[in-house]
Amino acid sequence: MQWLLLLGAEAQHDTLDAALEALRTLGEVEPLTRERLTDAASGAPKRYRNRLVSLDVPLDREALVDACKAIERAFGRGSVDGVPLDIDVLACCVDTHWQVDAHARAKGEFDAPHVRLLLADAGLDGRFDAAG
Ligand SMILES: Nc1ncnc2c1ncn2[C@@H]1O[C@H](COP(=O)(O)OP(=O)(O)OP(=O)(O)O)[C@@H](O)[C@H]1O
Ligand SMILES: Nc1nc2c(c(=O)[nH]1)N=C(CO)CN2
Repeated sequence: MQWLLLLGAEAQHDTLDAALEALRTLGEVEPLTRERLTDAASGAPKRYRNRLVSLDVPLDREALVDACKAIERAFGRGSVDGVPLDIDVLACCVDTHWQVDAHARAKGEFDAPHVRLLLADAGLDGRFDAAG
């Protein structure tokens, strides 16, 4: 199963390269964008590092989300200040089509400026099925 993941970290945490290596322990990782510095979606005066990757892994959604949460914790999420690493599942690939993840849609991830910027970077704008 192929998944589209958004990696994020508050800008003071330079973790995304190491996070990519951690994801490689789960399956085949392909970076879809370089790392971008983006303004906080909330409008707060802070910046994030963001990057899109695809991950090919024999895990269902629940197991993948659990594995991502475990990696976030290993990078200090919940035990250090701020957001050292956030991994969000944006979509999965079904029959060569990207299908938006229901949780990501409900959170409005696809409307966030940093996500739109990265999707454009990856050439994925408008490449999603409405279902999901
Ligand atoms: N597609 C998904 N991506 C991430 N978490 C998901 C997803 N679907 C379900 N979940 C579950 O929902 C919970 C809350 O997800 P959410 O993305 O809001 O948390 P978060 O990563 O702490 O927030 P944020 O991404 O805003 O920092 C997660 O801990 C996870 O168990
Ligand atoms: N630009 C940007 N803003 C955010 C991000 C993010 O990854 N990038 N993640 C958030 C929740 O973790 C909240 N706001």
